[in-house]
Amino acid sequence: MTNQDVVVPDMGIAAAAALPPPGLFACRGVAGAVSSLRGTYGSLGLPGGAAADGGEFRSPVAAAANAPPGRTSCTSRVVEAIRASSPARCPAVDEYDAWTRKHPSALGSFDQIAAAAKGKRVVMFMDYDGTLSPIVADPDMAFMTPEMRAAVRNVAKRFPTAIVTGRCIEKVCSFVGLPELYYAGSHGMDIKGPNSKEDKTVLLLQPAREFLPVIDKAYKALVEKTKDTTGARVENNKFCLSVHFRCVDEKSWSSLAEKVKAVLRDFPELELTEGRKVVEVRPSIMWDKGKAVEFLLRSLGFDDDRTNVLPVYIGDDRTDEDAFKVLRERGQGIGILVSKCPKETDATYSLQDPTEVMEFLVRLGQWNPLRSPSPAARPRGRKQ
Ligand SMILES: O=P(O)(O)OC[C@H]1O[C@H](O[C@H]2O[C@H](CO)[C@@H](O)[C@H](O)[C@H]2O)[C@H](O)[C@@H](O)[C@@H]1O
Repeated sequence: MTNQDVVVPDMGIAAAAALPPPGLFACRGVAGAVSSLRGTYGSLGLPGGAAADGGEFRSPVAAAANAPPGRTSCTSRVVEAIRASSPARCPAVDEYDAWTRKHPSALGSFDQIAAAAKGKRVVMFMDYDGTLSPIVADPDMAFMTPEMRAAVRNVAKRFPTAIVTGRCIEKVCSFVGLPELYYAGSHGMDIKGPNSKEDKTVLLLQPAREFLPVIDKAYKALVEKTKDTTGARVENNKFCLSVHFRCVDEKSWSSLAEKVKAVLRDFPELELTEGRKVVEVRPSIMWDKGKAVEFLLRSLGFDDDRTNVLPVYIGDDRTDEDAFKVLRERGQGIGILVSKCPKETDATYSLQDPTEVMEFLVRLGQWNPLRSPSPAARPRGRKQ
């Protein structure tokens, strides 16, 4: 995603993080660090001190009052949301077929997508877990296959490519192993760009930096509180925390959710969202994967003429809906939900699993805009 207009300072993440907060995002309690962007902070369009569309601190009360569906207040809703994000059984085939009429296969619709991309700058955004890697019981073992890596690498050779994930940046970088990509870790709260030898360009945005000490305290408190719940696990994703339910007996989900909420009562500046058998604890700032996508598009210079740019976002989870929604609201780009089960989504298209994601990426990597239509896609029914 190198764009010469964009960034600049020869500044690594560690160096930038060590800088005093520039006050850019010092709006009602939040400070953040931004480096890059044509050498100034101005191109973000942020009026002095107030983040136009990111980093705004929401007081706990305001956060609760305005809580969108993913931001939860009641224990049973937490449990329901986790269950809905990772259903144990999928409904009947005809229900799935009806859903795919609303959200057709991105593979079956490849020619349509290719036609929409013709003459445009495609910018790729991909989630990691459940999209590039299969969902597994142990979060430390969620590796992507070498074939998937090759497919992502090929796509990134042709199109600016970013990974947008709930994972901390260090972890996802080690899993993906492609330094040429952009990474937005911690649900977009930690954004960096490629760091090559020739071009030490690093783009950095950490709108929740002031929360690090609180996150650290909350991590310790959650580990302590959940230590007696068999199978529970707390993952430190730097700017947010994941409490994993996957290996916990479903009968104990409510009590685990209650423990998490009890800890959170001591941290009013943090809030909960849910994902696939996971509860995410994150700073109460108005920042999410959708904001990260907007930030990248804007700061990399792909926002000037929206008619010439086609962002494509592939993701599988509730937190990816923020990005799908942004694309839908902009009336620009294509959202692709990875799911074997019908789900309420703002994505336009669907793919069933990471294997289909790989197939799609392979085709995209081979796509020749001068030769269309592309080779016929195989017919699709739900995999059993
Ligand atoms: O935004 P993502 O890249 O999708 O990250 C979201 C969370 O993904 C991971 O958890 C999920 O995948 C695990 C490994 O397959 C699985 O065990 C877990 O049940 C899933 O929720 C990751 O471990 C979390 O930290 C991320 O926040």
